[in-house]
Amino acid sequence: MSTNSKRQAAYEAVDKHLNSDTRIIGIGSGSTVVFVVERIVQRGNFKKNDNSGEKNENSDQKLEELDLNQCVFIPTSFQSRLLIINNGLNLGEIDQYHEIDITIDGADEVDENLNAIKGGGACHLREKVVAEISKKFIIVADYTKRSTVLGEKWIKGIPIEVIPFCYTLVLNSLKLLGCQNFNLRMAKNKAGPIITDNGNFVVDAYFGKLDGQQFLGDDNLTFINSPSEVLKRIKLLTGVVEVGLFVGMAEIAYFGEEDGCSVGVLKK
Ligand SMILES: O=C[C@H](O)[C@H](O)[C@H](O)COP(=O)(O)O
Repeated sequence: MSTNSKRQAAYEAVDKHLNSDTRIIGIGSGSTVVFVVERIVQRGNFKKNDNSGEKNENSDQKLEELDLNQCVFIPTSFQSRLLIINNGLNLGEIDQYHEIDITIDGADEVDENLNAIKGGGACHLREKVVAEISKKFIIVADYTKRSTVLGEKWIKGIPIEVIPFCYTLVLNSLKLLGCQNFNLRMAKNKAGPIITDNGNFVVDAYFGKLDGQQFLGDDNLTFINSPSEVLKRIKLLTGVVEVGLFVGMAEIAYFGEEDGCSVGVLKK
């Protein structure tokens, strides 16, 4: 994983999809999205110093200037809210808009059908709300996130946001679904579980590779472990608020390659 790979993917997405007509922009969460905002500011009509020290591959291209005073940026987390504010961009709130022009976000793993696992940073609830009302939902990531089937690379488990007092119920229900490997996500530098921006807990549940094979539950009932089926099963559990499986939502993904210069594209 490299910073340059993330930066290249982010720059490519901004350069390909943001133009002078783009107005309402969703800003995802995580380390890759930092470069999305960096590029937006570079292309904007108010200039901040670019401290990246990196030469951008696209810097010679003639790109339309973005009129940032006319744009509103919708955050998907406290982190992305700060990113928007600290870069002097106009902050909007999710509930002010019923439609967003475009959202660019990171991912923890993306399969060949553009399904994604998200929530490594516990932001997947707001990320999903913003993605769902976006006309275009675009993923940016480095090459390590690209896989054939979900669960091949991200083996920490599918992030599940749960209501705090329901977490033991959810853990038991996951066991009944046949999941053998699940954990309440614990905080670092704080005793106890992590608390999401929405005041909830996160459980990470690994269902193996989501390759469409039969999955046997503890109750001897089987189901097909495709991303959509696993999403439905988990979402139906009492106490679950949102699942970090984004099925059929992204229309294109940019992956910064290992060389730190080239960018792979996956689209529908
Ligand atoms: O909850 C966090 C988000 O889903 C992130 O977009 C995801 O974890 C990817 O983050 P990063 O760009 O740091 O790999």
